[in-house]
Amino acid sequence: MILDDIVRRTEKRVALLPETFPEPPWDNHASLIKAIREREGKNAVIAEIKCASPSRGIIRRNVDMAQMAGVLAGAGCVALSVLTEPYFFGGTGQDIPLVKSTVNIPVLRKDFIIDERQIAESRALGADAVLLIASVLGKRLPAFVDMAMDYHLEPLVEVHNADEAESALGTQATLIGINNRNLATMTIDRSTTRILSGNIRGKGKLIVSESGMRSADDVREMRGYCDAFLIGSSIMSDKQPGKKLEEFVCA
Ligand SMILES: O=C(O)c1ccccc1NCC(=O)[C@H](O)[C@H](O)COP(=O)(O)O
Repeated sequence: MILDDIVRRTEKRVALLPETFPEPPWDNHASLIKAIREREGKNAVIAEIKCASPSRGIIRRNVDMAQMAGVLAGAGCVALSVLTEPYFFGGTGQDIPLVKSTVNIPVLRKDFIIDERQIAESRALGADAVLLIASVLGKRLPAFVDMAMDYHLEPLVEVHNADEAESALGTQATLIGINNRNLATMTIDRSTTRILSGNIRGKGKLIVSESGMRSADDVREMRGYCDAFLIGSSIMSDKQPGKKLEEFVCA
């Protein structure tokens, strides 16, 4: 299964991490929670800078991260998601400080976090938020949520089924991402957000619908079930990523 391969690769990366990290070189934390809550009139879109993926292979070649970050921020996303996984998604941790120094909207570090040191590393790189995947962390999820918050990082807890949603609700995380992509089969089903959001709504959480938004119609169809969208492939594969993002933001 691809997720197992990704986790195995991640374990090798983590083994090379140092035990401690310095504080980030700046103090310009931006809150993803606040950015979503304060979005008015337009759709809250977290635009993902995603150069490659297991399901699509290469999505966009020769991406200038700083330039892309500027284009997407200018097109009105509430935040940027930066995929830092190197082997399957073509990212690197160093993309975080690069993007963070270009824009003043929140930056989410999107990776496969399995070890406390990756949280400390995320903070040192200057991320504002981190993705924590419920199916990857299992019983360790609440501890990782607390750890992220101790490092002043906002955790976005990703779920794909009712049990994972229940676990996420039992943590301190405010942001719950419902992934429409089944990470075991890579299939996308947007009804995942529709089905799971019912049990999450009204409990003080913000719901982010992740994956599989292709058009303004998709966003219009789904926005009653979530507070924000995480969109990568369809923005990054478009000839004009800024224009494509505007379609989602203004849908
Ligand atoms: O995108 C993949 O192929 C993938 C494969 C295995 C694990 C995770 C994967 N994607 C991570 C994501 O959650 C998406 O990058 C994100 O939600 C954006 O999705 P999309 O708009 O469909 O690119």
